[in-house]
Amino acid sequence: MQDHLTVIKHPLVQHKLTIMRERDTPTVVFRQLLREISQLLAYEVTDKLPMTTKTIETPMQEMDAPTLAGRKLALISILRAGNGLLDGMLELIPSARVGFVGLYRDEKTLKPVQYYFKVPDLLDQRLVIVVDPMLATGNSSAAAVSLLKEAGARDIRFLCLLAAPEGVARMKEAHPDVPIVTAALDEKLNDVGYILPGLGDAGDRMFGTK
Ligand SMILES: O=P(O)(O)OC[C@H]1O[C@H](OP(=O)(O)OP(=O)(O)O)[C@H](O)[C@@H]1O
Ligand SMILES: O=c1cc[nH]c(=O)[nH]1
Ligand SMILES: [Mg+2]
Repeated sequence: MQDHLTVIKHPLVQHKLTIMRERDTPTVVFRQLLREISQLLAYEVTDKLPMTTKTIETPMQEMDAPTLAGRKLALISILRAGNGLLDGMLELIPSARVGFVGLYRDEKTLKPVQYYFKVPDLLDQRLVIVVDPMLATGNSSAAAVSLLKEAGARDIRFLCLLAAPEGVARMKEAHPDVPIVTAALDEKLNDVGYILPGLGDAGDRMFGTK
Protein backbone atom coordinates (compact mmCIF):
# COMPACT_ATOMS: atom_id res chain seq x y z
CA MET A 1 0.00 0.00 0.00
CA GLN A 2 1.36 3.44 -0.89
CA ASP A 3 -1.13 6.02 0.41
CA HIS A 4 -1.38 6.84 4.09
CA LEU A 5 -5.18 7.01 3.81
CA THR A 6 -7.41 5.03 1.46
CA VAL A 7 -11.17 5.68 1.49
CA ILE A 8 -13.19 2.85 -0.05
CA LYS A 9 -15.95 4.47 -2.06
CA HIS A 10 -17.42 1.24 -3.47
CA PRO A 11 -21.23 1.59 -3.79
CA LEU A 12 -21.94 -1.53 -1.71
CA VAL A 13 -19.72 -0.28 1.12
CA GLN A 14 -21.29 3.18 1.08
CA HIS A 15 -24.85 1.82 0.96
CA LYS A 16 -24.31 -0.53 3.89
CA LEU A 17 -22.52 2.18 5.87
CA THR A 18 -25.46 4.55 5.46
CA ILE A 19 -27.80 1.96 6.99
CA MET A 20 -25.38 1.42 9.86
CA ARG A 21 -25.24 5.15 10.58
CA GLU A 22 -29.03 5.44 10.94
CA ARG A 23 -30.06 5.82 14.56
CA ASP A 24 -32.93 3.35 14.32
CA THR A 25 -30.97 0.49 12.75
CA PRO A 26 -31.24 -2.37 15.27
CA THR A 27 -28.30 -4.26 16.72
CA VAL A 28 -28.95 -7.40 14.68
CA VAL A 29 -28.82 -5.46 11.39
CA PHE A 30 -25.85 -3.34 12.51
CA ARG A 31 -23.86 -6.45 13.34
CA GLN A 32 -24.71 -8.21 10.09
CA LEU A 33 -23.79 -5.15 8.00
CA LEU A 34 -20.48 -4.73 9.80
CA ARG A 35 -19.67 -8.35 8.98
CA GLU A 36 -20.53 -7.78 5.32
CA ILE A 37 -18.60 -4.51 5.05
CA SER A 38 -15.57 -6.04 6.73
CA GLN A 39 -15.33 -8.55 3.91
CA LEU A 40 -15.44 -5.81 1.29
CA LEU A 41 -12.81 -3.80 3.18
CA ALA A 42 -10.68 -6.93 3.61
CA TYR A 43 -10.44 -7.09 -0.16
CA GLU A 44 -8.72 -3.68 -0.21
CA VAL A 45 -6.52 -4.01 2.85
CA THR A 46 -5.03 -7.30 1.59
CA ASP A 47 -4.19 -5.96 -1.86
CA LYS A 48 -0.69 -6.49 -3.18
CA LEU A 49 -0.10 -9.57 -1.02
CA PRO A 50 2.81 -11.39 -2.63
CA MET A 51 1.75 -13.99 -5.18
CA THR A 52 3.41 -16.99 -6.71
CA THR A 53 2.23 -19.68 -9.12
CA LYS A 54 1.72 -23.39 -8.76
CA THR A 55 1.12 -26.02 -11.36
CA ILE A 56 -2.38 -27.48 -11.21
CA GLU A 57 -4.53 -29.73 -13.38
CA THR A 58 -7.88 -28.36 -14.47
CA PRO A 59 -10.30 -30.94 -15.94
CA MET A 60 -9.00 -29.68 -19.30
CA GLN A 61 -5.23 -29.32 -18.98
CA GLU A 62 -2.27 -28.38 -16.82
CA MET A 63 -1.69 -24.71 -15.99
CA ASP A 64 0.50 -22.47 -13.85
CA ALA A 65 -2.09 -20.79 -11.62
CA PRO A 66 -1.71 -17.83 -9.24
CA THR A 67 -1.71 -18.51 -5.52
CA LEU A 68 -0.76 -16.58 -2.38
CA ALA A 69 2.96 -16.79 -1.66
CA GLY A 70 2.27 -17.94 1.87
CA ARG A 71 2.96 -14.60 3.54
CA LYS A 72 2.18 -14.93 7.22
CA LEU A 73 -0.73 -12.79 8.34
CA ALA A 74 -1.96 -11.63 11.73
CA LEU A 75 -5.30 -9.94 12.34
CA ILE A 76 -5.32 -7.87 15.52
CA SER A 77 -8.64 -6.75 16.98
CA ILE A 78 -8.82 -3.76 19.31
CA LEU A 79 -11.42 -4.87 21.85
CA ARG A 80 -14.30 -4.74 21.97
CA ALA A 81 -15.60 -3.16 18.80
CA GLY A 82 -12.75 -4.51 16.67
CA ASN A 83 -14.32 -7.96 16.92
CA GLY A 84 -17.11 -6.86 14.58
CA LEU A 85 -14.59 -6.34 11.79
CA LEU A 86 -12.55 -9.37 12.79
CA ASP A 87 -15.39 -11.88 12.41
CA GLY A 88 -16.07 -11.04 8.77
CA MET A 89 -12.40 -10.90 7.86
CA LEU A 90 -11.81 -14.34 9.36
CA GLU A 91 -14.47 -15.80 7.10
CA LEU A 92 -12.43 -14.56 4.15
CA ILE A 93 -8.98 -15.37 5.58
CA PRO A 94 -9.66 -18.37 7.85
CA SER A 95 -5.99 -19.29 8.21
CA ALA A 96 -4.93 -15.92 9.66
CA ARG A 97 -3.49 -15.85 13.17
CA VAL A 98 -5.44 -13.59 15.52
CA GLY A 99 -4.45 -11.29 18.36
CA PHE A 100 -6.31 -9.00 20.74
CA VAL A 101 -5.45 -5.65 22.27
CA GLY A 102 -7.91 -4.74 25.02
CA LEU A 103 -8.36 -0.97 25.26
CA TYR A 104 -11.15 1.33 26.30
CA ARG A 105 -11.24 5.12 26.18
CA ASP A 106 -11.41 6.93 29.47
CA GLU A 107 -14.48 9.13 28.90
CA LYS A 108 -12.92 12.20 30.53
CA THR A 109 -9.31 12.12 29.34
CA LEU A 110 -10.02 10.29 26.03
CA LYS A 111 -6.83 8.35 26.74
CA PRO A 112 -6.83 4.57 26.19
CA VAL A 113 -6.76 2.25 29.20
CA GLN A 114 -5.20 -1.12 28.46
CA TYR A 115 -6.66 -4.29 29.98
CA TYR A 116 -5.51 -7.13 27.70
CA PHE A 117 -2.76 -8.00 25.22
CA LYS A 118 -2.34 -11.35 23.51
CA VAL A 119 -0.82 -11.62 20.03
CA PRO A 120 0.62 -14.37 17.78
CA ASP A 121 4.36 -15.09 17.73
CA LEU A 122 6.73 -14.08 14.90
CA LEU A 123 5.00 -10.72 14.47
CA ASP A 124 8.13 -9.39 12.75
CA GLN A 125 7.55 -11.86 9.88
CA ARG A 126 3.84 -11.19 9.44
CA LEU A 127 1.67 -8.67 7.70
CA VAL A 128 -0.21 -7.28 10.70
CA ILE A 129 -3.70 -5.88 10.06
CA VAL A 130 -5.13 -4.00 13.03
CA VAL A 131 -8.92 -3.65 13.01
CA ASP A 132 -11.20 -1.26 14.91
CA PRO A 133 -14.34 0.32 13.40
CA MET A 134 -13.68 3.78 14.87
CA LEU A 135 -10.67 6.07 14.47
CA ALA A 136 -11.70 9.12 16.54
CA THR A 137 -8.89 10.94 18.42
CA GLY A 138 -6.56 8.17 17.25
CA ASN A 139 -5.32 7.64 20.82
CA SER A 140 -6.49 4.01 20.93
CA SER A 141 -5.14 3.00 17.52
CA ALA A 142 -1.82 4.82 18.07
CA ALA A 143 -1.39 3.05 21.42
CA ALA A 144 -2.32 -0.34 19.96
CA VAL A 145 0.18 0.09 17.11
CA SER A 146 2.91 1.14 19.57
CA LEU A 147 2.28 -2.03 21.61
CA LEU A 148 2.43 -4.14 18.46
CA LYS A 149 5.70 -2.52 17.38
CA GLU A 150 7.12 -3.23 20.85
CA ALA A 151 6.08 -6.86 20.27
CA GLY A 152 8.06 -6.89 17.02
CA ALA A 153 5.54 -5.94 14.31
CA ARG A 154 7.09 -4.11 11.36
CA ASP A 155 4.59 -4.26 8.50
CA ILE A 156 1.31 -2.92 9.88
CA ARG A 157 -1.95 -1.74 8.29
CA PHE A 158 -4.92 -0.23 10.09
CA LEU A 159 -8.48 -0.97 8.98
CA CYS A 160 -11.47 0.98 10.26
CA LEU A 161 -15.00 1.85 9.22
CA LEU A 162 -15.07 5.56 10.09
CA ALA A 163 -12.15 7.94 10.51
CA ALA A 164 -12.10 11.49 11.85
CA PRO A 165 -9.51 13.90 10.42
CA GLU A 166 -8.11 14.32 13.95
CA GLY A 167 -7.48 10.57 14.23
CA VAL A 168 -5.89 10.33 10.80
CA ALA A 169 -3.53 13.21 11.70
CA ARG A 170 -2.66 11.59 15.03
CA MET A 171 -1.84 8.28 13.34
CA LYS A 172 0.19 10.01 10.64
CA GLU A 173 2.24 11.79 13.27
CA ALA A 174 2.74 8.74 15.54
CA HIS A 175 2.95 6.02 12.88
CA PRO A 176 3.57 7.44 9.39
CA ASP A 177 4.54 3.94 8.23
CA VAL A 178 1.05 2.51 8.91
CA PRO A 179 -1.42 2.90 6.02
CA ILE A 180 -5.06 3.39 6.97
CA VAL A 181 -8.01 1.92 5.04
CA THR A 182 -11.47 3.24 5.88
CA ALA A 183 -14.99 3.36 4.45
CA ALA A 184 -15.40 7.08 5.23
CA LEU A 185 -13.52 10.15 6.36
CA ASP A 186 -16.04 12.07 8.47
CA GLU A 187 -16.11 15.78 9.32
CA LYS A 188 -14.76 16.16 12.84
CA LEU A 189 -15.01 15.17 16.50
CA ASN A 190 -17.52 16.68 18.89
CA ASP A 191 -16.39 18.12 22.23
CA VAL A 192 -16.53 14.71 23.93
CA GLY A 193 -14.53 12.93 21.24
CA TYR A 194 -17.32 11.35 19.19
CA ILE A 195 -17.16 11.31 15.41
CA LEU A 196 -19.58 13.60 13.53
CA PRO A 197 -21.75 12.70 11.73
CA GLY A 198 -20.48 9.24 12.77
CA LEU A 199 -22.66 6.38 13.89
CA GLY A 200 -22.54 6.71 17.67
CA ASP A 201 -20.73 4.24 19.89
CA ALA A 202 -19.76 1.31 17.70
CA GLY A 203 -19.30 -1.14 20.58
CA ASP A 204 -22.64 -0.28 22.12
CA ARG A 205 -24.47 -0.50 18.81
CA MET A 206 -22.83 -3.82 18.01
CA PHE A 207 -23.38 -5.49 21.35
CA GLY A 208 -26.59 -3.78 22.45
CA THR A 209 -25.07 -2.10 25.51
CA LYS A 210 -25.39 1.52 26.61
O1 LIG B 1 -9.69 7.07 18.47
P1 LIG B 1 -10.17 7.06 19.88
O2 LIG B 1 -10.55 8.42 20.36
O3 LIG B 1 -9.21 6.37 20.80
O4 LIG B 1 -11.56 6.26 19.91
C1 LIG B 1 -11.75 5.09 19.24
C2 LIG B 1 -11.94 3.95 20.20
O5 LIG B 1 -13.18 4.10 20.90
C3 LIG B 1 -13.97 2.93 20.74
O6 LIG B 1 -13.70 2.00 21.73
P2 LIG B 1 -14.29 2.15 23.21
O7 LIG B 1 -13.32 2.86 24.08
O8 LIG B 1 -15.67 2.70 23.14
O9 LIG B 1 -14.32 0.65 23.71
P3 LIG B 1 -15.30 -0.54 23.28
O10 LIG B 1 -14.81 -1.03 21.96
O11 LIG B 1 -15.10 -1.52 24.36
O12 LIG B 1 -16.70 0.00 23.21
C4 LIG B 1 -13.51 2.42 19.38
O13 LIG B 1 -13.86 1.09 19.16
C5 LIG B 1 -12.04 2.67 19.41
O14 LIG B 1 -11.29 1.65 20.04
O1 LIG C 1 -17.74 8.24 17.54
C1 LIG C 1 -17.09 7.38 18.20
C2 LIG C 1 -15.86 7.68 18.80
C3 LIG C 1 -15.23 6.69 19.49
N1 LIG C 1 -15.80 5.48 19.63
C4 LIG C 1 -17.00 5.20 19.07
O2 LIG C 1 -17.50 4.09 19.20
N2 LIG C 1 -17.63 6.17 18.39
MG1 LIG D 1 -17.34 1.78 22.90
